[in-house]
Amino acid sequence: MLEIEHLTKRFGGNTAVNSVSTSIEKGKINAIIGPNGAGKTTFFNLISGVHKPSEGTITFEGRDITTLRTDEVARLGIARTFQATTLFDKASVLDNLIVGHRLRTRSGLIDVIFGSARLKEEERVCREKAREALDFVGLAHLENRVAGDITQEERKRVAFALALATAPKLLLLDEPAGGVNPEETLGLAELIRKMVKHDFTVCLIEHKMDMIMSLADKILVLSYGEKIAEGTPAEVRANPAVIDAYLGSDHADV
Ligand SMILES: Nc1ncnc2c1ncn2[C@@H]1O[C@H](COP(=O)(O)OP(=O)(O)OP(=O)(O)O)[C@@H](O)[C@H]1O
Repeated sequence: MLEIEHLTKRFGGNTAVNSVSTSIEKGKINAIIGPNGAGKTTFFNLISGVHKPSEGTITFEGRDITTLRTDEVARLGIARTFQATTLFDKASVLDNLIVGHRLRTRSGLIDVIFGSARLKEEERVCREKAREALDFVGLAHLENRVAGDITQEERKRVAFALALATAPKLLLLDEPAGGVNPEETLGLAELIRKMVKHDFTVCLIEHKMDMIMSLADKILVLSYGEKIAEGTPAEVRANPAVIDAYLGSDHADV
């Protein structure tokens, strides 16, 4: 579904992603792990158009998307969530979804503001999609709740709904279970499985090893920007390079 060839990103003298080649497989739960600073978020930023690669290519369903902007990538069907879920805390959950949808699929804020005033029909469709997405993530009952009043786990679900409302084919989830308790983590893992059952392809970054090992079909391991291993959870767990990378960092629990 997504083919990555020799992807490299340099920030000055620092190579955050170094000649990584991999693929994200359709209909699967793909995961990216690696110690802090390994280049995971940069990798997502490259795919979603936030950063332009220094070298390499990204091909989505046969189309070269290497230099596309974020809104262009979103319109082609790649959605993402962020480590921190930024919401308009004084607006309702539903309004957050409606505005979020516009921000993800339009090129600028002006377009968002004037677009929403002009195109009523589009707004209606957008509202409907937002409601469907909220229902999918199990938060239909919170539609009118002020976003500032919901829990961290509910914010994570809203982040999923924001991504789903753009009707993506591929979802990039950056630490979907960051900052939530173990029981809530199980609930979020269940929701990720549900996404895949409904034909979404998922790629997630996560530090919670138990979750990744039980959830992922395929894992890519990055360390200092380089791919050091790739395979099933069992293959990755048994790989000496992975064990070394984790023992040399704060995360010795792979
Ligand atoms: N916009 C940027 N400008 C300069 N350097 C950056 C930028 N973004 C990331 N980096 C650097 O690139 C490297 C990889 O960072 P990145 O955030 O991608 O790692 P990560 O694996 O997501 O880490 P974490 O698990 O801590 O979130 C780090 O050395 C970081 O300082």
